[in-house]
Amino acid sequence: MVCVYFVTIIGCTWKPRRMALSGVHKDRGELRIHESLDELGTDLADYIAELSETSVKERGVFAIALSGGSLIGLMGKLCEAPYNKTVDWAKWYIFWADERAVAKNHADSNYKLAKDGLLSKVPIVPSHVHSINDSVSAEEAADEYEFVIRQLVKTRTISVSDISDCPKFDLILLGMGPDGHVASLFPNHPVLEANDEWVTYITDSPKPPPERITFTLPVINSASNVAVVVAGEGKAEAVHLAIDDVGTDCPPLPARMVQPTKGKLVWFLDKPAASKLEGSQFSE
Ligand SMILES: O=C(O)[C@H](O)[C@@H](O)[C@H](O)[C@H](O)COP(=O)(O)O
Repeated sequence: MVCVYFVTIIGCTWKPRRMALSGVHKDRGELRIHESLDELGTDLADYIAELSETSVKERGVFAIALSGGSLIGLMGKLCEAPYNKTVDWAKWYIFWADERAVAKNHADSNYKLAKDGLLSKVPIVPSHVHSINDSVSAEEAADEYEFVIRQLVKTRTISVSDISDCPKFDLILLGMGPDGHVASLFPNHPVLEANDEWVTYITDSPKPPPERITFTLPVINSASNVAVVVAGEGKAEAVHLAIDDVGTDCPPLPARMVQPTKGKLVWFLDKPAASKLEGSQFSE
């Protein structure tokens, strides 16, 4: 069946990109809306592979931060041909934008999710995988994690922002919850105002488990590239509130506060997640 799309998003210019709709939304980055999760996964794998290649060419390494949730499954194509052979995995340094303060072998661990779904399937150098210390409190784990990142900034394994003293990750990958949270930055939570630390912690996450560590907004917004990967109708309202011009009556969702200062923001959406974007109508 031939699918026909009619899309008019105020402030956006749309151009076809493979089977996807792609456009740039004023101030809110590039939108890539995919017809299926399979296409989204292919585009995401292409995007990550391209950024890895550029970064390895320019800096000799690729410093990438992951999140938890459905993101890891959506990155699955990286474990398959051609990416499993063409990506320079030995140059990857892996971090987590957020992690749950649980044991590494716990079902809730973002490290375990990424290890099982991605890291164990490609030739990553084990010493390049920087997971949190799971044998201390969330507060101590956040401090230690920031210390590790500071050492790697000193050696420029992670680049540094020229406008803040923050680390400049080559890529930070985020999911988004139906409440608009990204990493472990939840709506109306004081953690949104954390400006002094690079990594902080919470003990009252509304999404279990309660204890987590998270990159702060200044770190996310200092990255060279940030991708927010969102699928499913249950996220459509949050996508609308995070991207469309919705006024300033309510405090912005955490996802709306993702605004890389000099870096590039890309939204990877499926059609159901994009269904409430203003002015967009899809018909088949
Ligand atoms: O540790 C976490 O809980 C995640 O990092 C979190 O930020 C996740 O990315 C979103 O909740 C979206 O998760 P889903 O894609 O599974 O809905």
